[in-house]
Amino acid sequence: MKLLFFIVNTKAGNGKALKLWERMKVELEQQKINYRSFYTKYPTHAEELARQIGSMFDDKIEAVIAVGGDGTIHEVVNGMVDYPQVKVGYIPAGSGNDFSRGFSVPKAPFDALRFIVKNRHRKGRLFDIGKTRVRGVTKSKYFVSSLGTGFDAAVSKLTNESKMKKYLNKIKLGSLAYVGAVFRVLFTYKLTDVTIEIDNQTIHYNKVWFVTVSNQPYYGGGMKIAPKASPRDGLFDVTIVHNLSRIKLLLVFLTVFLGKHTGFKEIVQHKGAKISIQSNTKMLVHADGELVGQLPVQAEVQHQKISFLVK
Ligand SMILES: Nc1ncnc2c1ncn2[C@@H]1O[C@H](COP(=O)(O)OP(=O)(O)OP(=O)(O)O)[C@@H](O)[C@H]1O
Repeated sequence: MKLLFFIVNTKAGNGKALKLWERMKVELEQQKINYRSFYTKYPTHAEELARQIGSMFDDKIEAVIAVGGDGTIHEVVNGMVDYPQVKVGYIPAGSGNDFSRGFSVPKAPFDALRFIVKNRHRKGRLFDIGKTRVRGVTKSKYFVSSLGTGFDAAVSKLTNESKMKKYLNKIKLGSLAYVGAVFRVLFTYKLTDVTIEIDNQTIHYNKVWFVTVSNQPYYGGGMKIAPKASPRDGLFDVTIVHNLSRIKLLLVFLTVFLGKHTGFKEIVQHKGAKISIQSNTKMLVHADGELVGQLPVQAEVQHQKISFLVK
């Protein structure tokens, strides 16, 4: 008998994931579904739990399901890369949930649960992920949606360090911490020169705001940063935003949710399977919104590496 294994991020969506999961358990028990659940106790725990489940229960696993946001599916995929025969699923219960936008997961959490239950015996679909190495970190990391450096990574850092965040989360205004950080970084961020190698072609860009390497179109909570990206084509879409004023960046910010920002001449897009980014200036790097280190960074497509239980 095979089981569904759920890894629940107790902190995702400001605690929303845990509340949802309590109701989901009732539904699973009413339907007599065989499952086990595990709760995260600290950051990176979802990755450890996934790896332990993969190694201990290998032949008993129907699928491993991440319950949380983009950080949770990021960690679960990092834990499951050595078990490519195991299907991975996702229940969107975080604050952003870009994974569900780009990988055809039902948007409503209970619809996602019902989809998983109904299709649990089905074969998964193979998707690309990215493998990355950053300066000073010996172990490779994997990302499912995007990797980025510059302005957006600086915003992630400031949001996470914000003393106000905990308080704002408590009164359900956590996203204000993010907006506050965007504005603080917008007026203080120093533009940098960046050199990017895309499949052995080297390109130099001046006054760069940020570079994003996308495996799927969405990032940052619904921004359609790389409208043509596909997680099945064996290629990344690289977006470079450079040489534009702070005011024009705000304008870009308003258009990016519809994917209409690509008309601006300051936004350049390339496709490639092997990317490296470097700069003379210290620049932070995020993978799926989680800070992973600093430049230089390399990213390589791992074609059809993970089997997702998605539509
Ligand atoms: N028990 C825990 N205590 C503290 N942090 C945790 C715990 N469990 C997981 N985390 C961390 O929570 C972070 C946020 O998780 P996640 O990104 O899934 O949720 P979110 O921020 O609400 O959603 P999204 O990224 O989609 O906006 C991750 O960096 C993860 O490492």
